[in-house]
Amino acid sequence: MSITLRNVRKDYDAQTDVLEDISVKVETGEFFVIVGPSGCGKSTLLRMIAGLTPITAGEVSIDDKVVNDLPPKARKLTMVFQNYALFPFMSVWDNVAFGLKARKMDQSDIKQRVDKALKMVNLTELGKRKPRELSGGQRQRVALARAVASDAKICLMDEPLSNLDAQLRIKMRQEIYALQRKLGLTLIYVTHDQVEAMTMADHIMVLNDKHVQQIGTPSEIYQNPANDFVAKFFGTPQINILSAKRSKTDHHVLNVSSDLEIALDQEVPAEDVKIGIRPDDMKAEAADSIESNAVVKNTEFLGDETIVYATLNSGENIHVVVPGQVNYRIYQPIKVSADSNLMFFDAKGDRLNISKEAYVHA
Ligand SMILES: Nc1ncnc2c1ncn2[C@@H]1O[C@H](COP(=O)(O)OP(=O)(O)OP(=O)(O)O)[C@@H](O)[C@H]1O
Repeated sequence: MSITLRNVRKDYDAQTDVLEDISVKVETGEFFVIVGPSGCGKSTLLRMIAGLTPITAGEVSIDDKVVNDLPPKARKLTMVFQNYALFPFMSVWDNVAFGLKARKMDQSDIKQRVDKALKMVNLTELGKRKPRELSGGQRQRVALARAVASDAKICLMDEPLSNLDAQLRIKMRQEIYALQRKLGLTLIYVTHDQVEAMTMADHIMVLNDKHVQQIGTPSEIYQNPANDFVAKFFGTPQINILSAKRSKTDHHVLNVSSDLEIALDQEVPAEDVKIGIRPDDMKAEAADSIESNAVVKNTEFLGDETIVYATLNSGENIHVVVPGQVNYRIYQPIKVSADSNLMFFDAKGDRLNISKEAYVHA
């Protein structure tokens, strides 16, 4: 089942819009991830799709049928929340069966579905336990089993892994992904974790400042960010964004600082430009003070690579990922350079249409 939002808006009170003009189509069987910083309206959007929060304007459709006025139950979807929402005094089995009993489903049908769902999440042995007798990951799987048992074709998940430790998150991520594929669910998954978004999504929607910033596949979002916000949101360590000015004498040249100059074979379309360079697309090498254009501030050795934090002579901070281990001293002069994958943004942060082939050197 597909989900379509058309110009959806939400305000909780007359003065403040939380979301404006949200339009997107989530296709049947798609793993669709919504990401954005805290408070940008991710949960609000999910709750509007579920019917738990009314929309202020616009249209929500499921399989091309407008559902604005349908109550949550009639939308035939399931939700998995961050806090699992299990009933503490019920067994695992009864927790999974609860929604089906509420729908007055036939006893034997309920048994079959609950047993199958528990098997799918590897919890068959623990059906009699109470939620407090389970680990965090097991509780999370009960919540998942509930979604599986319901047989709904749409599942909405709101930060379902945020309470788990790093190792368990990775394992559960794989389990959710496998379940989604196996059941052909249309899954909308809210997270503020860029790694979760990158590893699981067919498509990602980036939300910020009330608006959709970009919708695309993980590689589109990473390689072709629509603006500097999206560029900064994905990638660790974060992309470098440097301010540059178009040369007054030659409109094909951008000056990042007196030492870093980029020549383009097309005219720079704006006077003030921001340049995005991912830290692993840069090079850093030791240099004497005449050749150098930066000094080292700090280094972090991560095992297979080192992050070099430096300050350009122009005063801007920059970080560069270099392979292996380097032993730079603090204040050591270095020469940093970049010759591939530069991204250009205007002063507002919107991507400028300058092709990757256009620049000659940096
Ligand atoms: N019931 C409500 N009444 C008034 N304002 C609300 C209500 N629920 C949420 N908000 C506000 O709407 C904005 C969006 O909240 P929402 O919970 O959707 O954000 P989020 O992106 O899910 O955040 P987080 O990642 O921190 O969970 C916030 O500024 C929040 O304070």
